[in-house]
Amino acid sequence: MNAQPFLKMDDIHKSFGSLMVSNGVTLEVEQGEIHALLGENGAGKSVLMSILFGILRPNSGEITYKGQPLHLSSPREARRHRIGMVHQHFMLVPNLTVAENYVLGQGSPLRLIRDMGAVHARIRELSDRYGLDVRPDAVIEDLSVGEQQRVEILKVLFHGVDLLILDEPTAVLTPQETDRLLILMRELVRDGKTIIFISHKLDEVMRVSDRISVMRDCRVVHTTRVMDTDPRELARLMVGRDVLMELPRGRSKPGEVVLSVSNLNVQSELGLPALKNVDLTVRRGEIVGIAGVSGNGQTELALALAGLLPVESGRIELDGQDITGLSPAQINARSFAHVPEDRHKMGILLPLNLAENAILHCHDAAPFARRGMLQKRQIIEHTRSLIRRFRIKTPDETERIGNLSGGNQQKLVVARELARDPDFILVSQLTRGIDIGAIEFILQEMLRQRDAGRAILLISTELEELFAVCDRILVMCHAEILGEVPPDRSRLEEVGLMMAGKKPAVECAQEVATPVPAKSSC
Ligand SMILES: Nc1ncnc2c1ncn2[C@@H]1O[C@H](COP(=O)(O)OP(=O)(O)OP(=O)(O)O)[C@@H](O)[C@H]1O
Repeated sequence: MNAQPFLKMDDIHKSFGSLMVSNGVTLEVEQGEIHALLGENGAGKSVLMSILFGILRPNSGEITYKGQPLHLSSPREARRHRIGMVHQHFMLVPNLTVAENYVLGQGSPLRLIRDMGAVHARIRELSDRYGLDVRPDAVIEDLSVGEQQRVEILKVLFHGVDLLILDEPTAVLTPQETDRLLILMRELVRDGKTIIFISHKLDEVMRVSDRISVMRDCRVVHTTRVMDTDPRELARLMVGRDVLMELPRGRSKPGEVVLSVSNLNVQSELGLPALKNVDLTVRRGEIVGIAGVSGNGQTELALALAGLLPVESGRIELDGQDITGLSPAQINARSFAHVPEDRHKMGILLPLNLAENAILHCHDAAPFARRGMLQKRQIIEHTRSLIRRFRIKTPDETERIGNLSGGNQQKLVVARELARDPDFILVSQLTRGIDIGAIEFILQEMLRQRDAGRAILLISTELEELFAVCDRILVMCHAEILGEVPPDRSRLEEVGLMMAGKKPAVECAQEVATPVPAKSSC
């Protein structure tokens, strides 16, 4: 190792008003390593990386990069130093194409229009090389969350980097996509690049990293080589206690059908078939999982159930009543809770504070409103109880939710929806961005909700999450439900392969014999 590290962030302090969010952080990163940064939600990882990428300025502290002091006042300057960042929340302009996003702000529009052919060719070349499956002419808002994430990663590669910051890049990827990304990361390191990798997924961190730093309470508390540690120790360092790696759970006792979907056909916003003849039921007291590579109809399934996407044909029943074609407001008025896939688009209103977000669906009804007047005391008490119960890291309920860390925003959405005491809970990507201690708590909460008789449909690209709590797992592929698999870990690889559409025809036919009839094209 060199005497001088490639990057040194030394005694970095940063506060927002009286809230200290970086409390003397020191981080050293060597050239050509993958350095993982771990920590609980709100530990200060994104803030530290925002400082390194020139988005935030520290109150004090020094950064040395490639042997020189680094003073950044904007991301543009960071990019000039070949520092690139893929953010936790996408930074793409939704109504522009991939290529347009890549050249945005890169110089004279006329020259760019002339060079667009070369830009497209470069995007295709990088996409092919790394297997990212990104089309340069695709419009961002037409892409699934997983696809947008791949666009973000390719964007940084497109601009060229020496130091690449990946802030939870795998949060929206499937196991296969994650494997591909981890291989890509190793390839980039072989090309001489250095990577700082933020993730809550300890298995990935153990697989790909060279060294790991753990943040706690806004400072780095431990740095270790990967070979000198294990997931249990890392979890303890992060959370400050032992975390259950396997959740204890009893058998489900399914009751009557709460949600029934029959022969559902839905088109995507592009007018392509997004759901083909989907049949499923969710009973009281069970958790049904939907596994699938993102972009195979799961998003449309959730949107159609919530009334956010028109149904072409088929029927959706909730508690025995037809809710097909009802508006989102009408569905919301039923016993239907929804934790959406994209919390920023549908889960919360970023400029509003926690208390306002905590009553988004019920601000005009008792106990939060009476005779048209908001009941401030009830709203505050309710929000404070959600904050306490879900251990949401925030100064108080008056904080703007946009200022919370990603994981803490997600906790508020989950807390709010569960507090509605619904019959049916639709959850997409439940644990996205949530730290290992909070995942343990939230999954246990799902099991408690199940045991209290709720019917839960859990859509996830996280197989671990599905296997931890589901009673049945349906696998989606090409807009159809391919089959059903019990939550038996010995079937994990099989599900992964089905998700990737790699299921051999003969096995697929066997799967039809399992409880849910397959409608697969296999
Ligand atoms: N602009 C801001 N104004 C006020 N507080 C902020 C702002 N940005 C971040 N914070 C606070 O800084 C703290 C650290 O947030 P940060 O996003 O760095 O956490 P994190 O470790 O990345 O968490 P997560 O794993 O949930 O993404 C949090 O308490 C957050 O609420």
